[in-house]
Amino acid sequence: MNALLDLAARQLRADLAAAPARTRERFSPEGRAARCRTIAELRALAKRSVPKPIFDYADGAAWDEVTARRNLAAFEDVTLHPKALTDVSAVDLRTTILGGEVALPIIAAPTGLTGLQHPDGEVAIARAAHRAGTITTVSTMASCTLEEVAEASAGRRWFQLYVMSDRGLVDELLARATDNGYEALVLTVDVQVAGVRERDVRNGFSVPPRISLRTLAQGVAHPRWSAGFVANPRMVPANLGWEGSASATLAASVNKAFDPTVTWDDLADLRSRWKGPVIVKGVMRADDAQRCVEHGADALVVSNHGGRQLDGAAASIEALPAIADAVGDRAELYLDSGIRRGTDIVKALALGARAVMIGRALMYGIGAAGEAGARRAFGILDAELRVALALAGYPRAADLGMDAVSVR
Ligand SMILES: Cc1cc2nc3c(=O)[nH]c(=O)nc-3n(C[C@H](O)[C@H](O)[C@H](O)COP(=O)(O)O)c2cc1C
Ligand SMILES: CCCCCCC(=O)C(=O)O
Repeated sequence: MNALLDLAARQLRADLAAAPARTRERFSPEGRAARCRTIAELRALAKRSVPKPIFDYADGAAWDEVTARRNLAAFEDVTLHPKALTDVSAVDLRTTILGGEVALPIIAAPTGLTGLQHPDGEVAIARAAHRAGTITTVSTMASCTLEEVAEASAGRRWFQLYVMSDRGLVDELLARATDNGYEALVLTVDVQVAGVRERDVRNGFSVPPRISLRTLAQGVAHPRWSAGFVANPRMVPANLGWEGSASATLAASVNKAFDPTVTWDDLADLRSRWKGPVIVKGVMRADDAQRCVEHGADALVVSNHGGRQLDGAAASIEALPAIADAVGDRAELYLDSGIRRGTDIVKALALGARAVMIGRALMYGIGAAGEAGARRAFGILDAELRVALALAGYPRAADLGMDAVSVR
């Protein structure tokens, strides 16, 4: 009896000694992110973790945000036709992207100013993507330099280009991307001018951030975020020489720097100068998709930029079937805008995408907990996709086809 009491007392003492560390772990960003079961929960955690203007920049979209909502709702109009009596004991998510294998059909989309969510920014996303066995895409507007990302992660990486009026800067970016092992060029074609994001306008979102009483109050309300920001302020895009520039709205800076005269001739020019694969991102029409292929594009991203540009545009998933039909096997197709669930990925693959890109899912992840949060976003989608494929009766993601779905 005494021995038992002695054992219980020792266990209790050990539990009490470990309690502070367990509590710290439990309430750390990493601990909280690990307990998120869905992308929606990661979003809620990010919303609590970063100042409102920063969350709104990532979460928000153009004008009435109709297209952003439609991107999510349109997945509900695609219904699945599960196949019966198929052995799904081993689900295989692997596929090939531009000739190289990836562990799952999910690619990190390019996102600008990622370092505002968390100072590790694109480095955190690149590391999480590498760990998940897939590719990261680094934006022209990235908060980390192309060199930092290349040094931090040995994973596959693509460079996303916005064509600037300063073509010397474009040439320099292309040379740096080549020198640092970026294997493909992703040309984004849907930011001819800045979309109007009214949340950003209301919040006075500017680059670099303008310090006011309102922003200071936001900083005080989010001390962990503020500590990260003070230690490593990632205030402007790191690859464009904007350091030290006067604070302005993002839209104004973009409209000053980006070239609105870009046409098919520029695609032809970039195609001839970039030695690796060229991917055109922001294609929403079958005729444009055909024309991209005729201009030598190796792949297209069917995307409306997550509803952040032309509000009122169709959902990407609505545009996909006609584009898949027009392109056939002449180019690879990826889809983004609205991916929040494994079932969304099943639907996109069934309708002709080879992979999906995820933007906000990763932004929520790093806003919630840096690299651990980005890993959690990949982890959630990987796990959901495995169950969805098993239940749909397709043990190999790469085998999904039109017979698996119908569109209402
Ligand atoms: C905060 C944020 C920044 C973005 N920055 C870029 C960018 O610099 N270049 C680009 O091509 N697309 C950019 N996008 C669009 C994404 O690449 C992608 O098309 C979009 O996020 C997909 O929709 P989703 O967020 O619903 O996944 C950005 C998206 C977000 C949310
Ligand atoms: C207001 C236009 C911003 C374009 C650059 C970043 C981006 O693509 C995005 O925020 O979306």
